[in-house]
Amino acid sequence: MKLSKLIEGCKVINIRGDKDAEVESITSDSRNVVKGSLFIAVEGIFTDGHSYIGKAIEQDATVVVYDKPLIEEYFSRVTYVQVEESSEALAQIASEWFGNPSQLIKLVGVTGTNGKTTIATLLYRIFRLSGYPSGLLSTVGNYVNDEFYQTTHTTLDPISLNSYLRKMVDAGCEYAFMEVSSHAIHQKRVHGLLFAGGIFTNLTQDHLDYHSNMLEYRNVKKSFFDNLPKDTFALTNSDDKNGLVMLQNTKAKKYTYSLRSMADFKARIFEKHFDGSEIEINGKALSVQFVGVFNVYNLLAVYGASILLGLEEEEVLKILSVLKPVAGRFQTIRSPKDYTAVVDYAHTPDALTNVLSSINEVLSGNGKVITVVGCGGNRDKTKRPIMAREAVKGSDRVVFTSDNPRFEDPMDILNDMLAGLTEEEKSSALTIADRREAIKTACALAQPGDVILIAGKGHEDYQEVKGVKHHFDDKEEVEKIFSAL
Ligand SMILES: CC(=O)N[C@H]1[C@@H](OP(=O)(O)OP(=O)(O)OC[C@H]2O[C@@H](n3ccc(=O)[nH]c3=O)[C@H](O)[C@@H]2O)O[C@H](CO)[C@@H](O)[C@@H]1O[C@H](C)C(=O)N[C@@H](C)C(=O)N[C@H](CCC(=O)O)C(=O)O
Ligand SMILES: Nc1ncnc2c1ncn2[C@@H]1O[C@H](COP(=O)(O)OP(=O)(O)OP(=O)(O)O)[C@@H](O)[C@H]1O
Ligand SMILES: N[C@H](CCC[C@H](N)C(=O)O)C(=O)O
Ligand SMILES: [Mg+2]
Repeated sequence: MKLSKLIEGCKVINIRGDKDAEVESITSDSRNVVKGSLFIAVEGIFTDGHSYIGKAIEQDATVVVYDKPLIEEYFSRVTYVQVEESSEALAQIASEWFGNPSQLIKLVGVTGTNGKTTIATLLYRIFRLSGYPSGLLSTVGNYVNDEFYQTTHTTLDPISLNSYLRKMVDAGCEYAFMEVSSHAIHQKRVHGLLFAGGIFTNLTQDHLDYHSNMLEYRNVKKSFFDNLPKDTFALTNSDDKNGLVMLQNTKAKKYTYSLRSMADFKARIFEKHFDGSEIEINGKALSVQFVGVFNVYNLLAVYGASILLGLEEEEVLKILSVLKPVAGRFQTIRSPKDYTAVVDYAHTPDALTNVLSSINEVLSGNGKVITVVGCGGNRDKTKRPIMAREAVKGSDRVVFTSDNPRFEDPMDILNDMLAGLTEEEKSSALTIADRREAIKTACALAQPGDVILIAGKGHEDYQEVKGVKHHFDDKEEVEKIFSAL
């Protein structure tokens, strides 16, 4: 593709060299540069892509795109494009390279601290069950119709993202549902995509290792809605204290969902049990296979977005009643000894509080709650003591363990967690860094009627230690223990 076409949507400051140079491939990683590549230098968290411009040219890059003054010498065989902001240019160029696929599909983005995977996945399932070719980009994996692809991120980098959207368009998909993480908004991974609508779930503490404070975290999320164009929808949870803030400056049509007050989409809960709940959405009663008030919020967002995208109310309600939980989100496994394990991806204080209160509500005192929980390494440290406190508050017994320690010492993470407890709480909690042993111990403590919550890793089938992912699957561990009972 010609360079002039590729950079049509970019804010170019200066071009030096042939603006019609033929580009054979695009990348922001010098390690992937081949002859004819366009290399975009982006400043990152660990390093700055600008330091690799020389290396990219050595590897025969034809075009270099950058946003900081260059100190390197200029080569006549290379075209140099200075742009206002490289991260935005990367997203624009990626979109152009793949033929602007977001303009050829109805793309819906879901953002918020918790619930994104659940909502995006259920929307994808509803549209598939309604007969529409559709795609999904989520933490658990990506789908192009029924074809599954592994993933590495909640929201992929712009090149991978646009390549998936292209695959979807080529496969005839009419709808695409994707999670939009705050990292992605901040790093402009979704810049330039045309969304048909955006959904906000909630905002509670997470990622304070990345965002300097909650206000900045909120404003990053809000900027996603600020950028939605007219003729799209912005659907928000008006029960969340930041729900309406998200819509303050959007040009999109505004819609709300709520369990507590007047809203476009409303729900009530009548009964809660381990296999599901009896609820009402906009006055129509239905049984769903989801547990917890938080999941009713998720279902309401899913219902609202389905209606806004044009599906029939009756049809959506019918499908909602047959949908099953998403992998690793409140997945229940019954033991032959009549106690239950719940594998759940709660890895934030709010998620843990919600899951524990849902379990306690369903149990209503008939059985004990034993929680196995840890916190991820190289992530928000301030959530550790809070999660430990929430675990102790909502459980009868707690076994603190490792999550993904990444590059931290598991014992340091555990000590950060334990710092949230009183001396008495500390002495009654168990600390077993080996997650397999921790799960075994929790199961050994359980009596008929009890519930073991295994929190934090949900669908993950690995444990990441010092840059290496070792196979580990909470559900598999529980099933092994239960089958030996
Ligand atoms: C903190 C963070 O978000 N980092 C992301 C970021 O990497 P980075 O800024 O650290 O990149 P860097 O290593 O500093 O490199 C800067 C630039 O130099 C380039 N480079 C680097 C080395 C080299 O030899 N040559 C070269 O050209 C790199 O390709 C890059 O363009 O940009 C990369 C490319 O898009 C991402 O893969 C990477 O995700 C890392 C692996 C990550 O763990 N991210 C997590 C925190 C994340 O994004 N999570 C959210 C979900 C959060 C949630 O919802 O809970 C997600 O959307 O997945
Ligand atoms: N609406 C909600 N409100 C609060 N907690 C929720 C909600 N939905 C799900 N959770 C909790 O958060 C966990 C993660 O849910 P989900 O994977 O849907 O969120 P996510 O936003 O995609 O998370 P991530 O940021 O890791 O991608 C669930 O396992 C559950 O414990
Ligand atoms: N998307 C989240 C997932 C956290 C999952 C938890 N198991 C952990 O490793 O901290 C993150 O990258 O922060
Ligand atoms: Mg997710």
